[in-house]
Amino acid sequence: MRILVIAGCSEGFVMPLVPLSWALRAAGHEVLVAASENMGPTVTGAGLPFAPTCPSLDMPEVLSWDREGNRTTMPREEKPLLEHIGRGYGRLVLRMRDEALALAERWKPDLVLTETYSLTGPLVAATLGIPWIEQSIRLASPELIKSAGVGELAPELAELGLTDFPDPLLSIDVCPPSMEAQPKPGTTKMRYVPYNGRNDQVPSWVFEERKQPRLCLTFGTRVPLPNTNTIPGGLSLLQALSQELPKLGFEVVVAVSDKLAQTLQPLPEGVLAAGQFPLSAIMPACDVVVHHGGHGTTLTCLSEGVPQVSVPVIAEVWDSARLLHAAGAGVEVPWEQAGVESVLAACARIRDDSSYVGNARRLAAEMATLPTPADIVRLIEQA
Ligand SMILES: Cc1cn([C@H]2C[C@H](O)[C@@H](COP(=O)(O)OP(=O)(O)O)O2)c(=O)[nH]c1=O
Repeated sequence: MRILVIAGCSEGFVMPLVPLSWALRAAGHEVLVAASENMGPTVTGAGLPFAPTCPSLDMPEVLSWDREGNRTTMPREEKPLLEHIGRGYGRLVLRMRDEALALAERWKPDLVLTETYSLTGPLVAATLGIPWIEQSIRLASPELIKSAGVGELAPELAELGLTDFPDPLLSIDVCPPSMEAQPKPGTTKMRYVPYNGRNDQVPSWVFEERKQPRLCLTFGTRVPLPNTNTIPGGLSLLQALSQELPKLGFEVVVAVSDKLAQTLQPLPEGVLAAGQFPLSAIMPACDVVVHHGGHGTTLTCLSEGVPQVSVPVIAEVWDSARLLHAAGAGVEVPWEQAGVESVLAACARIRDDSSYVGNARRLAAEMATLPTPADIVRLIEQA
């Protein structure tokens, strides 16, 4: 089969699709990954072939303008905020649609693989009349986001004589069943195999016995960017935490882009290293993670059995952070309460209560029993 993987415009949307893409390739299928131009190095760095769907862009920019080119305002309440994000995912399709369709018409895929909110995938599949597969890349994917995205695309769907996208051939979900209040009907579970980017060399301290507990601090690939105008405070909180966390008695590793790591200098004694380290490579050498609630980060830490302090910056991940907190595998510090003191208190709670690590390890063991991407390939072949 020829499978066109259609992804979004930042690492968080692309990297979680890599393990299934590779499983499809390893089973002998042809895979081509299409995403915005800035994702080229991420895709090719994962050893997969890449084709651009649009020039480089980022989600905050897409979110900032409506279809008519008017500046949008970001709501504060959760429900309108989720709808605002969903409409942004709808408008992302308008940037990608033409090139993605032209590519698909030339490459002639048998199947489209995409993640829940990358709606360019189902639009291309519906236009060409081919099946598509949806892989969830989150613990929870609020339905409101998707329905708002579909609503934003009403004119494009109407051109196809549709009011909604055709159902996917397969809907893959990665949330451990015991974390869900209710099973999601019509979904197939898959083990979340983390892929966190290219790794030139695993640092030697990962293999050494640690002398004191170790904490990893990361805010993902987007939140600490100085130009991320929609997330005020992300960078300053990261800077303050990198100074203060060693005071809790942890050895600290700061996982941020190498460029950002330079701007965090001078780091206090007790910070072992700072730079871009693929999380799954360093998790075996960490006891707790403090992060921004990013879905890839959350699922990576869960799959490695490491308890987490989640400061969920973006409304899209609030539900995931609540699930984590409710499962006792982490502590949620809601964004509006986020500050050095609240995060330090959450870390101390995890340090002093062994139930967090017990629950995190139990969930990792549960995730390890779910069908692997290779098992899912067999299901796709039979569907
Ligand atoms: C900055 C950084 C990111 N990552 C990875 C972890 C996740 O797979 C991914 C971040 O995705 P995610 O957690 O979804 O957050 P965001 O979209 O806000 O970036 O990047 C590392 O592994 N190491 C790092 O040093």
